[in-house]
Amino acid sequence: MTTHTSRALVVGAAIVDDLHRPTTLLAARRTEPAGLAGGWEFPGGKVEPGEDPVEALHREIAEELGVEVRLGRVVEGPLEGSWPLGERYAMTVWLAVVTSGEPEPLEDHDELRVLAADELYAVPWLPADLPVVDALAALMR
Ligand SMILES: Nc1nc2c([nH]c(=O)n2[C@H]2C[C@H](O)[C@@H](COP(=O)(O)OP(=O)(O)OP(=O)(O)O)O2)c(=O)[nH]1
Repeated sequence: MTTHTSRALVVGAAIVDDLHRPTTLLAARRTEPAGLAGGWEFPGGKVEPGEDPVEALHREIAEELGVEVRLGRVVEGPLEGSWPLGERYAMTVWLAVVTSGEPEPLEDHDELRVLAADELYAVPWLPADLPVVDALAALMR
């Protein structure tokens, strides 16, 4: 059996307009690697050894988008709150709002889109992200 602890942890931000009543979601288009390029995802990345997951997320968001965020609640997935990404990774996703700066695709992405609730599926999400988008869609209803 594959367990949560056998997977490397990835952290992601569901950047919304309002932590309590979200009506929009930021999606980012990956540039690498070739197999994932062009797919849309949650900004974020791998937690480094010894790094706190929340600190890792703030670091990744600053590097990738050049902004500071405030985190809200975790978008609960099926693996101890996280979401499976294939066999090797599990991703914990937090709701987040931007508190400083304007998101730009500085690193790892070449385009950002702010999707309204009725456009959540307008971009080709990485396949593993679709269940997370479903959970966010339910939150926005
Ligand atoms: N960041 C992120 N990664 C995702 C998502 N969905 C998904 O399948 N992945 C996959 C892609 C990668 O295989 C893995 C996360 O790696 P990453 O490439 O974002 O991590 P990183 O920025 O720390 O990368 P690196 O330093 O190792 O290059 O999870 C998502 O929504 N956000």
